[in-house]
Amino acid sequence: MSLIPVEDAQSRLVAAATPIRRTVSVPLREAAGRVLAEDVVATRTQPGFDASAMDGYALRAEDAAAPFRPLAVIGESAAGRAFAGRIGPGEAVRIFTGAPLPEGADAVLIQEDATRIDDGSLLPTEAVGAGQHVRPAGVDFAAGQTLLTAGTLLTPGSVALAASGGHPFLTVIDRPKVAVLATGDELVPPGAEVGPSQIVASNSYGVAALVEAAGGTVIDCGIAPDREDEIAGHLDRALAEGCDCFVTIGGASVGDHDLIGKVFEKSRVEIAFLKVAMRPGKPLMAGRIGDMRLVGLPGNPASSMVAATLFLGPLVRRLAGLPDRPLTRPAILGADVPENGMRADFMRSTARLDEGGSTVATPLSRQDSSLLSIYAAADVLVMRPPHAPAASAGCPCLVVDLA
Ligand SMILES: Nc1nc2c(c(=O)[nH]1)N[C@H]1C(S)=C(S)[C@@H](COP(=O)(O)OP(=O)(O)OC[C@H]3O[C@@H](n4cnc5c(N)ncnc54)[C@H](O)[C@@H]3O)O[C@H]1N2
Ligand code: MOO
Repeated sequence: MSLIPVEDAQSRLVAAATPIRRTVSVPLREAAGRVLAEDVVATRTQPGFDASAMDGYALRAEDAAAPFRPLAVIGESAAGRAFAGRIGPGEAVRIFTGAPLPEGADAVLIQEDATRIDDGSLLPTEAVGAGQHVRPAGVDFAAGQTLLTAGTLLTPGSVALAASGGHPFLTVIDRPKVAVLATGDELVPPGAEVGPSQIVASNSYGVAALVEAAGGTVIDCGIAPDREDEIAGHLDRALAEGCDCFVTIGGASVGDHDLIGKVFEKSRVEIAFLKVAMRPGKPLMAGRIGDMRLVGLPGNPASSMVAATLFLGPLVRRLAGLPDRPLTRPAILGADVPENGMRADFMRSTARLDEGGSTVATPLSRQDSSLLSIYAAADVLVMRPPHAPAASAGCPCLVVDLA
């Protein structure tokens, strides 16, 4: 299978993915940012009573019309403590915001529009219309009404609405389970003693953080040596444990010890693609076994992170039921760039805002895919399409956000 364009690879892996079917009930405090799996129907009416919208006096609107006459103040209605009686002609009840409107009243006169007389009675100084400053029962929503539909991304506002509708828990789409396996005889965990010709396995930490930011749960499979049986064993376990995605790092290229392609082949993975026309990240593989997606990321640190940003993050968002995000946004080049070759180039770049609010993206001077210090210093990737001509500072470009 040959090198395929980034867009084709994305449609084979990401656009084809649908949300996982597992659901989970979470307390409201953990619900923001999750995706609803079921409609939320109000168990109560809000407000459950006609309520005052202002501090003032509940009365019959016809009693606060010119010529103004004093009214007897017969009690008080506060939020949480309703006035028990009924208002008759010539009467008013002191009322506060959120308090139930007493029976017989049809309006609230704000306190700024009335004066209290020495004997305790009330003299309106402005007229009020029927219904004014009253929030009728059910004006927000009524019991039985669908407040939120399945598939909704729960924002802080929608969590508050669910709470108001009487729901302490919400059923949401479960987090996709993503197994992450680093491969390579040379790898040791961070903090361990690093022997001659060994290096620290760093990529899995970056990839795991990216998966979690995209709404997934990471199952850290650690480090496997360059042995087909070991890698296949991890793959089989991921399948048996019902993982939604199995991600390998390294061993994706063509060297004698690059075994991921062989393991995929022997495990009868339905291959989506094996190489993508991009730099960095060309040796990127993807496929599926049943419902489990497989992503073979390249081993070079910047390559694995760029490939994960462009493919794994969007895939996990899809599996989690989260809305797609546009991958690129417009920016302005902060430096000249040369003409590009046949692979889309994703240049590690810093970004700043100019006076007009546009993003100015400046490629870092070193772009080697082994350089984590450069990757970590980058804010965005400047995306250069295949065969793009040379472009000068100030020209429009597209960038991919890294945060
Ligand atoms: N003859 C060819 N050689 C290579 C090609 C090619 O097309 N023909 N492609 C190159 C490109 S591009 C890349 S990218 C790399 C990717 O190769 P692999 O995915 O097989 O990665 P490895 O060989 O296993 O490792 C590459 C490099 O990255 C280090 N590494 C691996 N895993 C980790 C990790 N978890 N954390 C940190 N660093 C890691 C590894 O030690 C190597 O230095 O292949 C080129 N070769
Ligand atoms: O594509 Mo590799 O990722 O160029 O180093």
